[in-house]
Amino acid sequence: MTHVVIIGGGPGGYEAALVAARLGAQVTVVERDGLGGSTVLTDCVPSKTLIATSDLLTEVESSAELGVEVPRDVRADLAAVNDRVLRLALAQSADIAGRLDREGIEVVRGTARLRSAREVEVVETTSDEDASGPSRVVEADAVILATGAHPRVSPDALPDGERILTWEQVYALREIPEHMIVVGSGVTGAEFASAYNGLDAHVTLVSSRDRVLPGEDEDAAELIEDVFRERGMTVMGQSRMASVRREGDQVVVTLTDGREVVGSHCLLALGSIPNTADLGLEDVGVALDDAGFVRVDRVSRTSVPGVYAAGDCTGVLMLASVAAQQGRIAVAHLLGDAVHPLDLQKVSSNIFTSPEIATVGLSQRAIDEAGLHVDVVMLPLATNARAKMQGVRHGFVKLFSRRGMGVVVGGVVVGPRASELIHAVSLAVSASLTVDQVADAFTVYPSMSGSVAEAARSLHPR
Ligand SMILES: Cc1cc2nc3c(=O)[nH]c(=O)nc-3n(C[C@H](O)[C@H](O)[C@H](O)COP(=O)(O)OP(=O)(O)OC[C@H]3O[C@@H](n4cnc5c(N)ncnc54)[C@H](O)[C@@H]3O)c2cc1C
Ligand SMILES: NC(=O)c1ccc[n+]([C@@H]2O[C@H](COP(=O)([O-])OP(=O)(O)OC[C@H]3O[C@@H](n4cnc5c(N)ncnc54)[C@H](O)[C@@H]3O)[C@@H](O)[C@H]2O)c1
Repeated sequence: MTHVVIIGGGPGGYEAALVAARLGAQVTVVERDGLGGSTVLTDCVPSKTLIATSDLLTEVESSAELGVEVPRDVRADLAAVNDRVLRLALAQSADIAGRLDREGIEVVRGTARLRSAREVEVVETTSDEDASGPSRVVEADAVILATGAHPRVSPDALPDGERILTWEQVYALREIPEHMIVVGSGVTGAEFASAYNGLDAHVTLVSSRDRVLPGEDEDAAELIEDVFRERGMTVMGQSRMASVRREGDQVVVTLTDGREVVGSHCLLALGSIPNTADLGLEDVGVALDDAGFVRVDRVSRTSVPGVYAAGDCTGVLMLASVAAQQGRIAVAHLLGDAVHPLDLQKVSSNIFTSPEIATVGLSQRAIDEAGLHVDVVMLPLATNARAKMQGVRHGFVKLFSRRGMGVVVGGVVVGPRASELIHAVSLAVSASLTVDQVADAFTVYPSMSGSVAEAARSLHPR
């Protein structure tokens, strides 16, 4: 029986483990902190749970438009919110542990490193945090590295866990911050800025670029920046943080041009560093790129035969869904099952700001870079009957289709629950449907998804 040893119990690791067990392998997962990984314990699940409360408050705020009067001082109890966040994260982690257990997967709580391509050294975790536990070597026929990444900090902006925070530390807050300065306007920064704005904190978003969400669809990024400002957020473009320091109960963020921003708290959202140091990778010959990410091909192979890698430690589109897919592909490849190499042209993702920004398939930038001939339509949600009834003012549906054939190659939806609306576009991209096929499918009247069909109809090839 093939013994697969997986280092890391996030979606890259646990999804690989489940597939490997179902395919008949003996599986060991070594996890340092807890099953579910950062995804479940500190990143994706906690942030989306916090955002659920923020979204509710944002909706309540607009209730007057729908004829409902609510008291002015509706506020979240952040202690209760964060307790719920942590409770749900732990429950999700326990669910995953249960699934692995039912499949007969061995889980070892400890820190692993490679001794060779076929030997994994594990230092087991003990209840005494200061003492290292027993160490042993586990023999493997194949190893999957799924160690994830951790928040990037700067020596001039060191988190103190109280007022200068990484995204992993914010759930210790017991009261809504008076003035949260979010440094970094990538997806993480934008989501937390939106969340704390919704929770009624004053938020300053420090963005080193011209606009927020520099990697995303330009129209979507412009819209969200306008909404942020409209909701009272201070968005500082072209502003690079040089340092952050504590002054009593305040934090002072100094920008590279000497300006200072003073707030009550600062959240650092400066990107991630792969967890690839201290894994013994250099000794075994696993190639890393300049930023320390493991180099992999589309079937998750590293430069060393028998050693695979999945998820954030590879730096390939850092999403939980992609990590899981890379893990499944690695297992299929190493166990000789049918393999479909990773196809990033069909990935859908969502930015959980308010409104949400969901995308799938090719972006405008990818289309321009590839020089593809594509027709584009952008339909504001403001013209949608259901959106009007629900008081939705901001949002749009954008579709990209190949000129001539009309095949849908990508799309962007901005609006409430865009993460759900995008699925119709995702199906179209995945199955290479034409705009006519999308337009032919009935949508409920009135519904927001009517705008997806409407956008497809307007792209009918003539
Ligand atoms: C704030 C935030 C919000 C996000 N929200 C979303 C979202 O909504 N949707 C989405 O798709 N993606 C989201 N992401 C991205 C997503 O969290 C990552 O892509 C995902 O966590 C990657 O999974 P992974 O399995 O590679 O790593 P992880 O989930 O980080 O798991 C890796 C695990 O490996 C363990 N480990 C590391 N080294 C060792 C070792 N030597 N020995 C043993 N164990 C080890 C770690 O303890 C960790 O548990 C978000 C990211 C952030 C920062
Ligand atoms: N909803 C989701 O699916 C979700 C949520 C969060 C993160 N993620 C994923 O995680 C990955 C990382 O995203 P991220 O936003 O954490 O990192 P990122 O690297 O995309 O963004 C970090 C930003 O911080 C800026 N920055 C760095 N140093 C700075 C400084 N000194 N001053 C001001 N700005 C500075 C960078 O210019 C960059 O724009 C992405 O691939 C993203 O898709 C996904």
